[in-house]
Amino acid sequence: MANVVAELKDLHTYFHTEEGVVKSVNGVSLLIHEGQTVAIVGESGCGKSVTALSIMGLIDEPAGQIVSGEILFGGRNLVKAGRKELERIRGKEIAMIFQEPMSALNPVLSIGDQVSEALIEHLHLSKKAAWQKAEELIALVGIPRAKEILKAYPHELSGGMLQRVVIAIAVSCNPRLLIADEPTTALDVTIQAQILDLLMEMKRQLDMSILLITHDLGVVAEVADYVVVMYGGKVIEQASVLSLFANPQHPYTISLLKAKPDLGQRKKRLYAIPGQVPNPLHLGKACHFMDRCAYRKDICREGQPELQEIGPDHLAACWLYEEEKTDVRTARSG
Ligand SMILES: Nc1ncnc2c1ncn2[C@@H]1O[C@H](COP(=O)(O)OP(=O)(O)OP(=O)(O)O)[C@@H](O)[C@H]1O
Repeated sequence: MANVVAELKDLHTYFHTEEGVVKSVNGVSLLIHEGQTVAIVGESGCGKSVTALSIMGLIDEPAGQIVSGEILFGGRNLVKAGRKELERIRGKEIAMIFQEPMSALNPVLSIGDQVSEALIEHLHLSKKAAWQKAEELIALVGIPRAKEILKAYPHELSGGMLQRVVIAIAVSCNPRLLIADEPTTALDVTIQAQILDLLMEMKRQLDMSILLITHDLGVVAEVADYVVVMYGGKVIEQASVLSLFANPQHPYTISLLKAKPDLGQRKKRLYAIPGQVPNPLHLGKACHFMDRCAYRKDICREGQPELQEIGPDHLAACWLYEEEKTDVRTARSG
């Protein structure tokens, strides 16, 4: 097994609001290995982005806070790192790309100035050397006429081109981990596949790991090695992409897969998971998926089931499997 690049251990990130405490990330543990693409999936509001922002040290303080847990990266616990150290790591060792390329770019700075910025700051290149490197990077991400593009401003480029620029900036310092939060969602469908291909090509060429955040299981099937399914701020299932798609275990994952549109298959109506994601302001004692679950039983009211191994490197947190464990124990003692 390849080396671990990043590890989250029981991460809790909360926001203190006037309405109360929003438990956005409520005990997330995960591993990202070298060269691996790990996808975090789940519906809107289940804590995917807040997990990513926690790793980047970009949680809005003081309202938002990592209240407990560890983020281990390069031998350090980033939860304990100071602002200066996080600034050094961000953009250099860990880079992030967002859904909206326009919001990641400064409208009044040229593309060249923006691509060279991290090179000057983190690699201490001169402005001239940074512009030269920026030209190479623009060509690397597949934008023709790189020299001209460096002089252009964001409003002169299409969404797909802008996302390529953002990727060029993200990979400019050769990060070990690239976090991509819904990197294709805001783009035209015809461009989405190209941007995903580019990300995978960059990963291969630059030997990075990728943490991909998406609600699109089609994207996951295409690019991920390992999948982490989140629900209500927790990981409810995790497995290799093959195992997860072939053998989903948690009722929520099964519903997500059922709700996935299949290309080429004409369904009259797409299946939608009934009910709504739990409100992280009011997370009760019962399993957070209980109200929407076709398999619910009385025991689901009793609390949150723990993640447990249900196959080789395949974990799920569901009372269905906790009960099996109990049955085995009862059988043994009897
Ligand atoms: N700054 C904030 N203040 C208060 N609550 C927040 C804040 N940021 C996120 N939340 C809440 O935390 C929960 C998780 O949000 P998060 O953005 O991580 O979800 P997500 O799974 O990434 O969904 P999406 O795909 O819509 O971004 C949501 O209920 C959200 O409203």
